[in-house]
Amino acid sequence: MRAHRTYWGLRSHFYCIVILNGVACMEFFKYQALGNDYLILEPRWFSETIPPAFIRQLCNRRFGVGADGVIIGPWRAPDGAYGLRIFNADGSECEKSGNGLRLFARYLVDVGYATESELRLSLLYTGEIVNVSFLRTEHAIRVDLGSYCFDAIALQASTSQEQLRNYPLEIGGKVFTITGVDVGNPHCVVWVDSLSAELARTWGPRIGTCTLFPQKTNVQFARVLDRRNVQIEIWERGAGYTLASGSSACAVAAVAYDSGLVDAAVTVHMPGGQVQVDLNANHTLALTGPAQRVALGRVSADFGSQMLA
Ligand SMILES: N[C@@H](CCC[C@H](N)C(=O)O)C(=O)O
Repeated sequence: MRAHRTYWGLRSHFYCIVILNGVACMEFFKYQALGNDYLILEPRWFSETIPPAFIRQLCNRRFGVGADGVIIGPWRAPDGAYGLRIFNADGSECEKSGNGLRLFARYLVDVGYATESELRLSLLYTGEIVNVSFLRTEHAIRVDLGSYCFDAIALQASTSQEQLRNYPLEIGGKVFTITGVDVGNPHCVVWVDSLSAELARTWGPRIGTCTLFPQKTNVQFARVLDRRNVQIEIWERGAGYTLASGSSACAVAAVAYDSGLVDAAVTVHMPGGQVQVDLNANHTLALTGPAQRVALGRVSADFGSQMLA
């Protein structure tokens, strides 16, 4: 259906909207995991290009709906997998989101696309497939997030070193000891003695956008509580300070495990709550945590035309 496209400021990017009570609009769902919130929209609302300006406007907490990111899906993918694309609040597309994958799996079941307790999700940006299981007893969702590595090439870091382990990074007159780790998306873990949101808000963006990481990176400030618990504060690439991040939790658990600081089952404490990360000897990991539906809403045509203002 190609209806009413002229209502939209960026109309060439949308080809399917509905009219409700005379107002052109597009439906979205809002989901959250530990305060990390995503809007989920159907692919049928879009033509091939999903404009970053539209994502930015949607995610804006004052001028839009408000979210840390947007998930578009499900797309048909081979072998019965459900395809999805994940965008940060700044409009950039990202490889992976640990929380986003659990939220999307919950959405697929909530709206009736899927009935199975185990699903295969296809991350269309990279082509990676991940398995998701619903743990009915714990009301939690487990995502087998795949492998992790410490290769500087995977992080697209501008260094001749093979890895960035305990690397001294000098920024703004301070030296941070960082470890870069790729869990499907890039992360930079900084061990600190004491944590605060202020620390992440101040230094996260400086580290995450420094010249060592020309493609930018997610940044975690972390401390080990004991062999089964770590605590983190997060600055997400493309979203800024967030209350939780699944891939960030996995990144910190991977670095801590690799350094011999924790056991193979780790609880990661974040400002929004905690997740469980299980690590395997073959450098793979799984993330378990909650996912909650928040709202079903409609973005109006007025919002669309404001995008050009
Ligand atoms: N909130 C996410 C991470 C989203 C992607 C990240 N900002 C990136 O650009 O890689 C999570 O739960 O993992």
